[in-house]
Amino acid sequence: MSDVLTFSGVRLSFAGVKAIDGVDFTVGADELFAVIGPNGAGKTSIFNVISGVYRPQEGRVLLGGVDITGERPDRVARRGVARTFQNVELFRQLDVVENLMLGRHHHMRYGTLAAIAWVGRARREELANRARVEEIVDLLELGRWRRQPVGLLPYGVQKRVELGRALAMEPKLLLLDEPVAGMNLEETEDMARYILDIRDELGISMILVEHDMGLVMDLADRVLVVDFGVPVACGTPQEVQANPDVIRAYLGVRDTAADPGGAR
Ligand SMILES: Nc1ncnc2c1ncn2[C@@H]1O[C@H](COP(=O)(O)OP(=O)(O)OP(=O)(O)O)[C@@H](O)[C@H]1O
Repeated sequence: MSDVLTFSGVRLSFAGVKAIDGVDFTVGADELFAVIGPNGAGKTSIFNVISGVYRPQEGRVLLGGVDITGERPDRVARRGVARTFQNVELFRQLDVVENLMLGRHHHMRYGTLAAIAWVGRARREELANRARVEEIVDLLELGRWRRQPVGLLPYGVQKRVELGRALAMEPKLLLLDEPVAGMNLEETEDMARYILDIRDELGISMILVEHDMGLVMDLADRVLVVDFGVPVACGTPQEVQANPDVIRAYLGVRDTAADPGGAR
């Protein structure tokens, strides 16, 4: 089966700072691929290159074999790349269902005029979109909050709504940027279960950037370790955990920063 994403020979620098310095990896169908590394290693930059926020100076990004390097973020999203952010980005006054409906935006082919002129078709599309949203509400167990403004919901639930909005886009590839940051243990365990459900039930490929090592090692099929924009290792969780270069990259950060919490 062909790869969903090919990230090949990518280099990205900002005024001499090498954020990504020759990174290659592929993500297969249904694969949960994780990217880890110390602070400033280049993880978010990799997401920004995939989603079109940054254009790399070198290298290629292929989605399902199609070259999307340097395409604008809205076009990349329309091609099937959805993303959640480190900080929750939702419409706080809108309720859960309304926020999820916004994720259906790319699937709505009718505008206001069409809605008036072709009532039948517009209505059918609207019903189909609502049905899809309700499936996501069920999958992520959001039913009890479905009509509440998201700004009033607990943080862990807001993160789940953001995940739901990304899923509503029916992506080919889902980028998860620190999905359990700031969550308590129970919320983290819930999120881990939803991520596995998304892979196993919906068959969506995912890239996970996360500093919770327990979560990464439990969930990921493969892990890429980066440090200073350079790939250090790539393999199964067992392989990377046993790799001396990986241990050194993490311990090195602890030594220089003198801050165990700073090591990711
Ligand atoms: N827009 C930018 N302008 C200048 N430098 C940038 C920019 N974006 C990233 N960088 C630099 O590129 C390097 C990689 O940053 P990036 O945010 O990708 O790391 P990260 O691994 O996601 O870090 P963290 O774990 O702290 O989120 C850092 O040195 C950062 O300062």
